[in-house]
Amino acid sequence: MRIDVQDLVLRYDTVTALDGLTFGLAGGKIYGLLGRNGSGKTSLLSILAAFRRQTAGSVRVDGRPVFENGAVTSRISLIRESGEAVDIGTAEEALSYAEWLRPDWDGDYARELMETFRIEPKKNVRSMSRGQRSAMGVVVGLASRAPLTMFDETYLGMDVPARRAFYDALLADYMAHPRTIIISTHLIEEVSPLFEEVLIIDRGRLVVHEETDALLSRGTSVTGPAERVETFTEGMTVLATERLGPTASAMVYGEFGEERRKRAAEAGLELGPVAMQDLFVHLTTAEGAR
Ligand SMILES: Nc1ncnc2c1ncn2[C@@H]1O[C@H](COP(=O)(O)OP(=O)(O)OP(=O)(O)O)[C@@H](O)[C@H]1O
Repeated sequence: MRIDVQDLVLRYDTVTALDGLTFGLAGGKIYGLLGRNGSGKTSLLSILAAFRRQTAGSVRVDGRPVFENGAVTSRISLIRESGEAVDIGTAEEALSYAEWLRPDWDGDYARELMETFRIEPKKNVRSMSRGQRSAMGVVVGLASRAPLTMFDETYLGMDVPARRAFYDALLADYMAHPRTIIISTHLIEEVSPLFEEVLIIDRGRLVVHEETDALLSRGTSVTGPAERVETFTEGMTVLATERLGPTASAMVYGEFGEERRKRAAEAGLELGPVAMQDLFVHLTTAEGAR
């Protein structure tokens, strides 16, 4: 599903959560939505899912407004943290409700996922642990096969094997049934291998909207003898430097063209990638934002 957001503003009384967001997503991809605490991720996803109405601006999914538009919202699924959206009776009952609500529901797949996440069908969702409730949210989110599926920090409380099972299932099901998926997360290093495009918002504004590879290409680590690293990186944007005895490693932000690469090789310096998490920190601190 295609998403077009134009000059989007959301105010809660005195707080401006979204401050003129504009972007377009072609759809049919897995998008990562990143931002610091309170940056507006949940607010944005809530508006996309029509849980909330914006203060100003427009949101269109496949060209149509979403708010109070049942034909569109039945095809949009937002799974919030701890899966509270499925907090209805037993696990089985929650699945029946989802089946009733979701035109693209796959019951066999839902049962398969319940086994993967070791969820007992007769267990009341309210009496589940936080991690089990999150996993329940994942089951409903995936088996809904909604053309626009959004997970808002859905992993809360899920242990490492459960989170891995979630990422594996998501990728496999997305390959088999391509759709538009948006994942909001703070576990950047863990989840970012899934992202094809990344959106970073900060204080309600869009800071980055790029393909993952393009974003990662803006960070380079430069490693070698400390003095040479210092000379080479002079005038560049250095995000951080680590020293280990006589060796230093500097994280540099910015394009690394042929010329720079050649100079680095001549100076005997080693170039490597920078983690998305480090780029994120840079882009969402006061210094980086400038
Ligand atoms: N119901 C509400 N009433 C008033 N202010 C709110 C409400 N919900 C969110 N806010 C405010 O809106 C801003 C954006 O919050 P939002 O939950 O969208 O951020 P977030 O990026 O999802 O944060 P986090 O990563 O901490 O979950 C924050 O300043 C928050 O305090």
